[in-house]
Amino acid sequence: MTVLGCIADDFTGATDLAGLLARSGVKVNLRMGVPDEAPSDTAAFEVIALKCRTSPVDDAVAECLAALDWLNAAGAGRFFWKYCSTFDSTAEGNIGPVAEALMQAIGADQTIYCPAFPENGRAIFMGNLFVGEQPLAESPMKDHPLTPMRDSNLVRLLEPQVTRPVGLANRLVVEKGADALRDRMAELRGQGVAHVVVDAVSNDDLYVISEACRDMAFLTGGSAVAMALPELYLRDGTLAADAEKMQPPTLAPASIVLSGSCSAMTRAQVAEYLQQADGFRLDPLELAQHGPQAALEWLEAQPLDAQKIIYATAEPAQVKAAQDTLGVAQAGCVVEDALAAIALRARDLGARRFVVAGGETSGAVTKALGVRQLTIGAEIAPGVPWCFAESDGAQIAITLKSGNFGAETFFADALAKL
Ligand SMILES: Nc1ncnc2c1ncn2[C@@H]1O[C@H](COP(=O)(O)OP(=O)(O)O)[C@@H](O)[C@H]1O
Ligand SMILES: O=C(O)[C@@H](O)C(=O)COP(=O)(O)O
Repeated sequence: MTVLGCIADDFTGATDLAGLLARSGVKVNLRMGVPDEAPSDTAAFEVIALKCRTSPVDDAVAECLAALDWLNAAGAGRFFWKYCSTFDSTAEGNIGPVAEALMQAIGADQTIYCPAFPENGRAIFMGNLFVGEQPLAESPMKDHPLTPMRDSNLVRLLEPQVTRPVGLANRLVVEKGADALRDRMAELRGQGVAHVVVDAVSNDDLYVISEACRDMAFLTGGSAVAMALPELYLRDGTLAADAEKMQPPTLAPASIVLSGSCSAMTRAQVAEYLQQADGFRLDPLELAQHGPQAALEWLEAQPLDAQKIIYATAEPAQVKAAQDTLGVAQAGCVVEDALAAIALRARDLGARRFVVAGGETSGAVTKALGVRQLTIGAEIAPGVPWCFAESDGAQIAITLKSGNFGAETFFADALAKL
């Protein structure tokens, strides 16, 4: 029976959440997109990965409601809406509108918003989100190609996205423990506040939040606020631990790194990996005119076992130049389509180990590979597990790295860990 049904707004976010839930040893199923079939062979934790972070609001809402229907059919009693630990969204959404639509469908009159992820340097204090020591709007997220974050205050960011009042449960409350937080939530509910941003700067804070909110029908946040839920459910007998440990499949060694993320961390990781691997840089303007042919030819000329990376990763000024010419959506699209086609060709050439950087990029690559379900394996860096899947009859390993996660040596670290 499914205890918690989760919906993630992008694919890296979904593996991040599934990986943190799986740390507890419970079984987590990760489905890519809403399954066509009725639920079967379900786990206590079911995660549905969507690619709706930057979709038009109505499309995102419709997709998330379809995911909710599937999770309801799986018997889920509680639900979790996973978005980015840097609250990636636009003034229109999609964090708020999806949350409100899910609340209405579930019959929840209040929920929390907690994207904090202390292990990756995301902390919330007095409603303001920090990335390391920088406020969100001063961090590299201000230059994100699709969702530039220009305000650090989560209450202010959320308000235009929702119709009902937004409030704050601050760190001074969280520090006092679960009862104090429950009291604050009740006080805010009395004032008609449906959306409560909750401060957290450490895993201890997140534990308090999980304890206070564990019985709420609907929670929202980054992966880390859900991390303690399995332990809490195991402790009170809501679910039993899974004895079976997943055995990773034996895979051919050929690998490829594909990067469409332009985050500061990915830029450093690409530069680092280029010191040991051969690389091909994708240029969106070139792709818009001639398609991915040149990259495919380059790939075909590489020895199968060579370390290689194909990347569109670029500095903010280069990204802006491409967007000024092609438009933001089209620049993103040509790169995603190219990396999807390259992934497919790499698989057909024999690659079985895929390292993919970027959330939107991961959605495009995974869809192209026809991957419908992922099994969670070892964690490479906090929030980035290896996953195993079937792609057109072949067993593959794939890791979907969030733009900002992992150490500078992430790509080599990942391949060394298999
Ligand atoms: N050089 C570039 N110019 C413009 N857009 C780019 C470039 N490289 C990648 N992109 C696009 O930027 C977006 C990056 O988003 P994503 O893959 O989610 O990375 P992240 O995880 O860092 O947010 C994708 O749509 C990608 O296609
Ligand atoms: O919560 C997070 O930061 C990640 O799980 C995530 O969603 C990252 O998204 P991308 O940076 O777009 O990969």
